[in-house]
Amino acid sequence: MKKVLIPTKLESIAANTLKAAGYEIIQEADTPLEEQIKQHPDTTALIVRSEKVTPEIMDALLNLKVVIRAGAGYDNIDIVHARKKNIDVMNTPGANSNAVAEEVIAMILAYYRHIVDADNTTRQGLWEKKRYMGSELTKKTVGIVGLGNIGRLIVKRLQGFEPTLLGYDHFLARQRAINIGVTPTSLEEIFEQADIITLHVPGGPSTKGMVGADLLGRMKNGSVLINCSRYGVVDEEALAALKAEGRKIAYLTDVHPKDAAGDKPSAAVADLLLPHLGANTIEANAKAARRAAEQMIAYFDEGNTSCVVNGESPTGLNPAHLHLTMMLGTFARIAGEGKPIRRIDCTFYGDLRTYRKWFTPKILEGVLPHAEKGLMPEAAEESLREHGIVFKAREPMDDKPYEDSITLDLTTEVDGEPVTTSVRGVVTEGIPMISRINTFHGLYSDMRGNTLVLRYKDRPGVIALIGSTLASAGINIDNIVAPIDHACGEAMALIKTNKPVTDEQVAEISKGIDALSAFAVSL
Ligand SMILES: NC(=O)C1=CN([C@@H]2O[C@H](COP(=O)(O)OP(=O)(O)OC[C@H]3O[C@@H](n4cnc5c(N)ncnc54)[C@H](O)[C@@H]3O)[C@@H](O)[C@H]2O)C=CC1
Ligand SMILES: O=C(O)C(=O)COP(=O)(O)O
Repeated sequence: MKKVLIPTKLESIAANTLKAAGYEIIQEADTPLEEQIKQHPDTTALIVRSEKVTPEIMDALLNLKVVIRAGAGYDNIDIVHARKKNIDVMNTPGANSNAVAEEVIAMILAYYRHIVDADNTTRQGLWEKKRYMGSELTKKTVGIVGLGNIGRLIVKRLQGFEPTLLGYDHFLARQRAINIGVTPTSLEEIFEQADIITLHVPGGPSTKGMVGADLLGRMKNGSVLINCSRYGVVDEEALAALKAEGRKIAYLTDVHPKDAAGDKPSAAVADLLLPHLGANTIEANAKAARRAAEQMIAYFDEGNTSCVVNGESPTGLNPAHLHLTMMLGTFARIAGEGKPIRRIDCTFYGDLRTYRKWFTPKILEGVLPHAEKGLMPEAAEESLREHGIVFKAREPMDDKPYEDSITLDLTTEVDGEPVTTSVRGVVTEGIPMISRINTFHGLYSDMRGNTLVLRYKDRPGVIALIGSTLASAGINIDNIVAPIDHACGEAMALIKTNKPVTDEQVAEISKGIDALSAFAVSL
């Protein structure tokens, strides 16, 4: 019998559903998880809310197969360690979104109408009507940062207030944002224009300090910032400094470094401070509990992993496209001659746009071969940032007939000037192909194996020269494509060879044909 530990306050439907399905359930909300695992080292599965699931806990539970976060954010679970131990981690997406969306509206109205203070002073026998002049939410400009389950519901729930809605989500295509009902807007513009800004991005390294001095400094006097996402997304020290200068920014927050009684670091800077109440409704608790139980049964009975958040890639994404991305990154890095990389812009066309975040670890692997491998998307993004690389997943243009293809533009710095190498690739019959390098289209060359790449002024006899130099080095040519860019009169040859071409051989061939650029890649 599989033993499930539920060390949290979760509606009994989870325990009851699992018991009825033949699971052994231990539910105990008042004892720390660290203590409970000592009594139940044979635990197969955990269902948690915000309780921390550390590497030590996972290491102690030798039978642990799955951890389900009954909720949205899973930054309390070390998902990388879980993957190393082959433990799947799931959340219950959307189960508590409505509770948070309603909390946000409650916070805005409570702040605008001074509900908390007015209740307190009226109880004390005071009559502070003049002091509590309020504001109205109706027709305000609201900026929503993070348009996932919660952000989208906020759009719906706000409708009756006739707002102007601005939205930002760096993984969402422009058209999708418009369909959701917001005007896609840059973060900077949101912070400059909105009366109310509400944050709904995940926590963790990729969003730490995301709302810092620069964005905060752009906020209008009298505007409101709401943080129901995670502690750390807002740089509260920067906010405190602005407030100390007399800037009128209201800060309403629900999130803290630790979910426990005691001093709160945000107390001095916050105008409304709640004890992580976002998901705390009877309805959300029941929904998350039921989902957690159903997902666990589907996981063990049917192998359903659709809600796993620490898998190598989501179901539906062809691993060949991940491999292609790594190859494009490698190719562009070598074409960029190993110069310091400053930025990478990618476009994922066709169905690939849905999975765009999952390509980030592969881009990292291609452009920085010595960086840590096997990172989750958010951590890979953070790693690129730490290496001083600006990474952007661009908006695909729907009118381009590129089907499921990937464009990667890698910008290096050469003598202080930006130089961009642009490559595009596709997967055909399972084979990763490079289809374009800069202005040379129609390449369709298999990226696997050894490729010699040469750019030169187009003229007769060049391929023969290359062939004879390779032959004298004992290297056989397996395949050649050599399209011409008629606009500049240059040709680019991609020559597949049976052996890697050494740097010396590349230099010799380059000199022999007076190449404009030359490099060799082995993948
Ligand atoms: N206060 C509370 O009680 C609760 C807080 N939360 C927090 O809210 C977060 C969001 O929850 P959901 O909407 O359910 O998650 P979700 O995963 O559906 O949506 C998150 C959205 O943020 C976007 N995003 C990620 N990084 C971004 C970045 N750097 N810039 C812009 N957009 C970015 C994603 O593309 C995604 O669309 C959770 O991760 C959790 O931390 C969630 C539930 C309750
Ligand atoms: O679902 C989330 O991300 C939350 O923050 C809710 O946390 P909780 O389940 O109330 O501890």
